[in-house]
Amino acid sequence: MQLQIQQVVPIPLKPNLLNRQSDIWLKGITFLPGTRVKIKAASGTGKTTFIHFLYHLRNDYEGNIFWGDTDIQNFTPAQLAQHRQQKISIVFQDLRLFPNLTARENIELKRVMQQPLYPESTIKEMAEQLGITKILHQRAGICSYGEQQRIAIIRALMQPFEWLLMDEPFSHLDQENTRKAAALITEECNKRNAGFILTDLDDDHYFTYHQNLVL
Ligand SMILES: Nc1ncnc2c1ncn2[C@@H]1O[C@H](COP(=O)(O)OP(=O)(O)OP(=O)(O)O)[C@@H](O)[C@H]1O
Repeated sequence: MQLQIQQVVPIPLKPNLLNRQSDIWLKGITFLPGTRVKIKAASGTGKTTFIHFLYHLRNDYEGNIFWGDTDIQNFTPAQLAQHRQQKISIVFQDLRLFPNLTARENIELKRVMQQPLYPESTIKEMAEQLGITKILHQRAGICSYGEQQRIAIIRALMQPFEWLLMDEPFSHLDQENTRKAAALITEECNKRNAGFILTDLDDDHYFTYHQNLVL
C-alpha cells in the first residue's frame, strides 16, 4: 500500500512553518510500498506531530494523507481499527506501555489483538535477540527506559503490517542494542515486504534508506 502526503501542514504550527524549508510540510510526496524512509529533524519541529497524523491520532492539519486510495480522514472507526491491526504498526516516542502489566503481558496483548501472526514462543525468541529475556516477567513500569523501548519494539513487531511507524525508537539505546534492534526490525520488515518510516534527531548508519528527508 502506498502512502501519499499532499500539502500537509499542522494548523497550530503553520505560522512557524511557512518560513522554513521542509521536504514534507506543504509538499506532495509519495512513499512507495516496502520502502525505508528516514525523517530527520531537530527537536520540536513536528516529528511526533507528523507520526500522529499518519496514525490518525491527530487530525488538526490542512492537506490530505492517503493510505492507498483512501484519505485517512474518511476511514470509519471500524476501518481505522482494522487498518491499525493489519496494515500499520507503531513504536510511539513515549512508548505507551501499560506500566502495571509485565513486559510479556504488554507484548502478548498486542499478539492476540488480531488473528495471531506468531505463536507465543516468538516473544521469547525476540526478547533473546534484544537481550531482555530476564525482564519479561517484570512490570513494565519498573523497567529501564532502554528496556521499555525494546519491549515496545517487540510489541510493534507482533502484528501484521505493511508499514511500521517509529518515532525516535532508539533514543534510550546504546549502539550495540540499537544495532540488534535494527537487525530485528529489518528482518521483520523483509518477511512482510513492509516499509517503515523512522524519525530521529540525527543521521544514522543502522539502515539503508530509500528516502532521507528533513522535516
Ligand atoms: N496540539 C498542539 N497544539 C499546539 N502546539 C503543539 C501541539 N502539539 C505539539 N505542539 C508543538 O508543536 C511542536 C512540535 O512538537 P512535536 O512533539 O511534534 O516535535 P518533535 O519534533 O517530535 O520534538 P522532539 O524531537 O523534541 O520529540 C512543539 O513546539 C510543540 O510544543
